[in-house]
Formats: sequence, C-alpha cells, structure tokens
Amino acid sequence: MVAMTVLATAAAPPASCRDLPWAVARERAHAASVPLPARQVPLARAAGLTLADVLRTPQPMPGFDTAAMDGYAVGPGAGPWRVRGVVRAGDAWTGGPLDAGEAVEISTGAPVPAGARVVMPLERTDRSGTLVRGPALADGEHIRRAGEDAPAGAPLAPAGTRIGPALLGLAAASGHDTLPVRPRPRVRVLVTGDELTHTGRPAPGRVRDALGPLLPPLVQAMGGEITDVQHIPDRPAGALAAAVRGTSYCGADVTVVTGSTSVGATDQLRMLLADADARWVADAVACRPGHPQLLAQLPDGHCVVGLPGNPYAALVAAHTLLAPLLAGFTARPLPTLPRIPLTGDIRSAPGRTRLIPVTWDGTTAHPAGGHRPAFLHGAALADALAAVAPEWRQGDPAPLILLTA
Ligand SMILES: Nc1nc2c(c(=O)[nH]1)N[C@H]1C(S)=C(S)[C@@H](COP(=O)(O)OP(=O)(O)OC[C@H]3O[C@@H](n4cnc5c(N)ncnc54)[C@H](O)[C@@H]3O)O[C@H]1N2
Ligand code: MOO
Repeated sequence: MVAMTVLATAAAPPASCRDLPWAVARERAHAASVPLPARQVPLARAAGLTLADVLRTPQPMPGFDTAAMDGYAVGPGAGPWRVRGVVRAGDAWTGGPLDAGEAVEISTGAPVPAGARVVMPLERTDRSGTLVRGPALADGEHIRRAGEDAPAGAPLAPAGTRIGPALLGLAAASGHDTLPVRPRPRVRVLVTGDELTHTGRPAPGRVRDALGPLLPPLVQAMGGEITDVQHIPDRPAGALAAAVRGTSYCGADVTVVTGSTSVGATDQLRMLLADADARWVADAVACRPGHPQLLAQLPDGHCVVGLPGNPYAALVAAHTLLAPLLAGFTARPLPTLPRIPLTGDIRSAPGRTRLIPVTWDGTTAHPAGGHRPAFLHGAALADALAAVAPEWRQGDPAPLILLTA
C-alpha cells in the first residue's frame, strides 16, 4: 500500500520518458514488469497461460515401435508369410520376434513385434488361409520407430511459449499431467468519467461507457485476467487516489485507469502518481490516437496504466503499453510484428506513429473503417492495427498488431 498524501517534492515525469516514440514505448513497457513466480498447474487449467520452463519429453516419442497402417507386420523374406496372430492397438505382443516368413495381423497404433521388417497396408495384401502375400516395400515402411519424433529428454517447447491447444496435446502425449506456468497477471480497471452511463441509450450530455465492456476480453486475450471493473466518480477530487490505493490494490498486479490522462480539472491521474513518487515509464507516446497514455510504477512496484477516455484511443494505448507490460509479467518476448504492405486512404503524421485499423486479405492491408479517437467502428471490423510511421509512403509495408480478441 502506498501513501498518497501530496508531497511538496512531487516529481514531474522526467523528459526521458515524455512523448516516447511508439516502438520505444512498447519496449519500455515490456521491460518494466518482472515475471510472476512460476507454479505447477494441471493441464486442464493451463490453456492460455505461459510455459515457465522448457518443456521436455520424459520418454521417447513415439514410446514404442508403432504400426502406422492397418494390415500385416511381416518378418524378413519376400513372402508369402504365415500369419501367427493378431495385435490390436493397446495389446502387448507376447509371441516373441517374427522370423523370416512370419507375419502378424496388426492395427494402426499397435506395437510392432520385434523382427518385423515392414507393415504392409491391408488393401495391398492378399490373404488366403494363414498365408498372406504383399508388395516389396523398403525396410521400415509404415513403422513409426520408438523415439524417432523425439528421443527421451528432448526439448519440445521453450520457456515463454503460450500454451495453446496443440501444446496441451503435446504435453499430454509425452506423459505430463501438469505444467510449470506463469499465472495470468491480474488487472483491475478503474473507469472514470461522471458523464458515463452503463445501460441503455445515453441522455443528452451523457456518454455510454464503452471501455467497461471492451477491456475484460481484451485483457484476457493479452494474457491477463480482470479482477474487477470499478466506476470511480471524478468528484470529489481524491476518489481516484483512494481507489488506486485500495486495499493492497485488490490483489491486482496492474491498475488500469481510463479517462483521466489529460490535463483537465478532473483528470487527476498524473498528479496523484507524482504525489505518490511513482517512477515514470512512459508519460505520453508519440502516436495518434492515444497520445496522452501513460505507465508508471508506484514505489512498491505496482504498475498503473492510464488509458485515454476516447474508446479507440484507449484500444490503441492498451496495445501500445498494456499488452507489452502483460507479456513481461509472464516472461513472454515482446511480439515481433509482421510487416505487411499497406494501401488506401491513409496519411502519415509528422513526428507520430498513426495506428489505423485494417483488414488484411493475405497480401495487402487496407483501412477497415472509421477510426477517429472516439469511434470504434473500424477497430470492430479490423483484423489488425497498422502502425504507420511518419516516413511511410503508399504501398510501403507497415507493422501490424493482429487483433485476436
Ligand atoms: N487541453 C488538452 N485537452 C486534451 C488533450 C490535450 O492534449 N490537451 N488531449 C486530448 C486527447 S488526444 C485525449 S485522447 C483526451 C484524453 O482525455 P482523458 O483520458 O482525460 O479522458 P476524458 O477527458 O475523460 O474523456 C475523453 C473523451 O472520452 C469520453 N470517454 C471517457 N471515458 C469513456 C468511456 N469509458 N467510454 C466511452 N467514452 C468515454 C469522454 O466522454 C470524452 O468525450 O483528452 C483530450 N483533451
Ligand atoms: O489521441 Mo486522443 O488519444 O485523440 O484520442
């Protein structure tokens, strides 16, 4: 908990973190967080989390010589082969090695008896009584040898990998029941703005809160977890400071404050952070929209992200500062952004990176729709946000942040 009394020495943000270039702001936000302690969780609770340690297979994969086709495992020789028995998936063959001229009927996934040279697919064989004939095949055909995908101890995935469905299946296939993970960083949201309403159509002068509904799924897609969305009145002054302080930040690792980043009478965030002797990471970013966004750390390390009240500006700012910060909490690398040719009715901005919602047809990106700071129309239809640098020219590639939420 941090005392937030007004200090005569309250520090203004240093010039070194003011108006950061957009790419630098992402890097600084990523470097600002310390990875959360690792814990072991069952596979069923690991989806979407981040691997905290290298994943190795404790056993060879496959674990035994396995038939890759339904048919016959045959020993040496050109045939015909005498069928000695049947092995189905899940069986253990106890009949000893196959000698020259011997075969077993076998199912896909069954253990191949020692001595088998190949598995012949059923549809390429001709059986008569206990004798089976088949084509000449190269040694080992249709047999998956033990350890040929990965020997015991082989690394399967590095620390920092996001745990998706395929990784869960791979972990299970190699014999793991639990995984070492970084938990989701916990994020609470404080929505400010006395003009905001939360249901129905807003009356004249009132504005419907767009960020309360937008932020929880966005944070989830960025690898975090929302603990709480609170609505904080602008008046009386001091309500926001008290809410930020909260009781041990309500267990959150990050506090996101919306709608208090500007310089108006009710925009208290910068002042309360300065009063609390916060360490500034980013005090405004040279981008459009989203310029007044900020990131600071209270003396005990708790991170506070300020998102502008304009909803599209807030979305841009969340992708600029919050996503890299959350990646750092889980020791994920800062994502490298694909660079895709961009065309359309776009103007770059001198000295600033413009963030434009775009659709991407597989080769070229195009503007998706309206993207003034308060309007989410383009973003709602977009595949990605394109980061348009000041020097960008029509048709040049631009880095894309893919929108997965
Ligand atoms: N004198 C200056 N004024 C402003 C500047 C500036 O540099 N100097 N910057 C402008 C820019 S750019 C932005 S962005 C905003 C950021 O202001 P705040 O973060 O303090 O946000 P508010 O002023 O409270 O709100 C701005 C706008 O957004 C609406 N809003 C707020 N919260 C929500 C919400 N949850 N859902 C929907 N809409 C929301 C609010 O009603 C305002 O219309 O400052 C400019 N001013
Ligand atoms: O840049 Mo503000 O962030 O225009 O909406």
